[in-house]
Amino acid sequence: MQVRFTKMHGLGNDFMVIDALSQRVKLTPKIVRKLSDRNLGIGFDQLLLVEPPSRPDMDFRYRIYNADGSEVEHCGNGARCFGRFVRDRRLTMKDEIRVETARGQAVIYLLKDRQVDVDMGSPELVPAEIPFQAEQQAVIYPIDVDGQTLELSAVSMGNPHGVLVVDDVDTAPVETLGPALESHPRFPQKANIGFMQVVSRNEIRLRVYERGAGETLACGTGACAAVVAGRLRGLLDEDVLVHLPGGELRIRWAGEGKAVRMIGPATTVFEGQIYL
Ligand SMILES: N[C@H](CCC[C@H](N)C(=O)O)C(=O)O
Repeated sequence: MQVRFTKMHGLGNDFMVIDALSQRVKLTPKIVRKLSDRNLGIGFDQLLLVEPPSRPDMDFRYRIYNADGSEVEHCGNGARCFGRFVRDRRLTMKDEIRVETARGQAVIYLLKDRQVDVDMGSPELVPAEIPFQAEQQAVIYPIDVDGQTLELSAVSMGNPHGVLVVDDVDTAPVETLGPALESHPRFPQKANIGFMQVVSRNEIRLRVYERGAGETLACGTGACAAVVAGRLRGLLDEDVLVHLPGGELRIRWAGEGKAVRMIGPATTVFEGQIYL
């Protein structure tokens, strides 16, 4: 099966984007893993599949697969690239695009300066809904890992996140604590792990060890989860500039029950085709 695709990235978090409206695509975890291989395949953090919506109030549905072949619920950088992809290829002429994901929806606004603004929905904090194992909901959960007890926040943006506050992201033990917490038994569906350094009440530095992909240059849902955790801890104000290794995102969250907004770039790198 020959498949046309577009390679894109959001601050270096890179994607293979496939239009499954005009071509039939049959993906298995094994095929996704082969395609994500940076030596033997195309290479990406996630694969995004553009499909017709299953609901009349939505413009599209998009499915997200991690490099390890797992299908996931949401992707923030992917949503921006998705919006740019469907607009630039004239699959829609709208600048406000409603897209259905595995766990909800997002509204994507294409801005005049080529930035993309996404309504990421409101965060989920109830442990059972994240999911995260805890006796009761809290802002900070003590968690034992690698022989130490850490203070973790747990947030879902449709996908599960754990967030730690660190003094310096450059020296944070992402390579060791990232995988240990990603697969911690208290996260029954695993989790994305954010390491957040608070620079001021309106600025953080962040590194994210992503579920199913490892550390990425940027993580959109991770930036949202970090700002939510920082606000709940009383460390951040509503409007936060998030510095990730791949660049900056602007995240705004007015508080519990409100949606998180994310603004950032979406870049097309090349078009290609491949035989699956
Ligand atoms: N690894 C994530 C999915 C991709 C999220 C990330 N690339 C973003 O921009 O939000 C997960 O397993 O939930």
